[in-house]
Amino acid sequence: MAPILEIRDVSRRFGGFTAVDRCSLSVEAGSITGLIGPNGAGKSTLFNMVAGNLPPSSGTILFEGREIQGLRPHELFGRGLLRTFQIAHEFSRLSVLENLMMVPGGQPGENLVDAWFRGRKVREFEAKVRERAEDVIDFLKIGHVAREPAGNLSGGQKKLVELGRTMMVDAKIVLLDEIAAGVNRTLLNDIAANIERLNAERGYTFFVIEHDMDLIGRLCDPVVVMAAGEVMRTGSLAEIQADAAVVEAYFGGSPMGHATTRAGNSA
Ligand SMILES: Nc1ncnc2c1ncn2[C@@H]1O[C@H](COP(=O)(O)OP(=O)(O)OP(=O)(O)O)[C@@H](O)[C@H]1O
Repeated sequence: MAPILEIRDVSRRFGGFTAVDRCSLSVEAGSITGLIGPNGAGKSTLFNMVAGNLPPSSGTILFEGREIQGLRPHELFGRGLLRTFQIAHEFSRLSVLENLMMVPGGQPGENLVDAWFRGRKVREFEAKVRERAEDVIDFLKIGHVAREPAGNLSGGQKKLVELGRTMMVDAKIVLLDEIAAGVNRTLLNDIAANIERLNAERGYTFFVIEHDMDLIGRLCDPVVVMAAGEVMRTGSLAEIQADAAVVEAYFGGSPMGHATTRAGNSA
């Protein structure tokens, strides 16, 4: 497998503090790669740089072999590199279906001239977007909430909709940042099953920050461990759990096998 994403020697400084320190890692196409590490390890900062929310201080980020560091999120979005994003407050009154339909950029209807003079094109485009949103709803099996205002959904259902939004464009790699946080076990199972299906059936690659070791164990191989801004180890979860240095850095020496929920917070 070729790497779809390559992070080479990437650093990010905030004033005199180095949050990410010459990190290098690869995410293989077709993998579900996990990123774990104690609080403050630099995981979110690294994600922010990959997703275009924060420019690196130095280093190179390659997506499908092309440099992307410094590109804006919408430019990456267009290439199929997406990060799930929360449903904006102003969209909470819109239904789940409408929220999905808001995703694709550059809709003809956004432009008034288009809307007035090319009404047919707009209607055709909207019909296609609606069809796709309905497919997404079917795939995720969330038909029972399709007409509910998004603001009425539970935290876990919102995460499913956020995942669904990545399906409105043809995502190649999706960055997931702590999807398990605050989600009940039943819905978490649904979310995990959908991630597995998107990976197996639609070829999505996932890069996942997660504190929930059960979820990491179920989904991720390989797992990258970060500590103090650096990549410390990459391997299967079993290999990582057997690594005394990782256990010490991450868990302060306590056994890792039983770390089921938000282990990083207790580090
Ligand atoms: N904008 C910023 N300005 C200054 N320091 C920052 C900024 N963003 C992050 N940091 C610092 O960088 C370090 C890494 O933070 P980051 O959020 O990337 O860690 P993390 O591994 O994602 O932690 P967590 O698991 O708690 O989310 C922390 O010490 C944090 O305080």
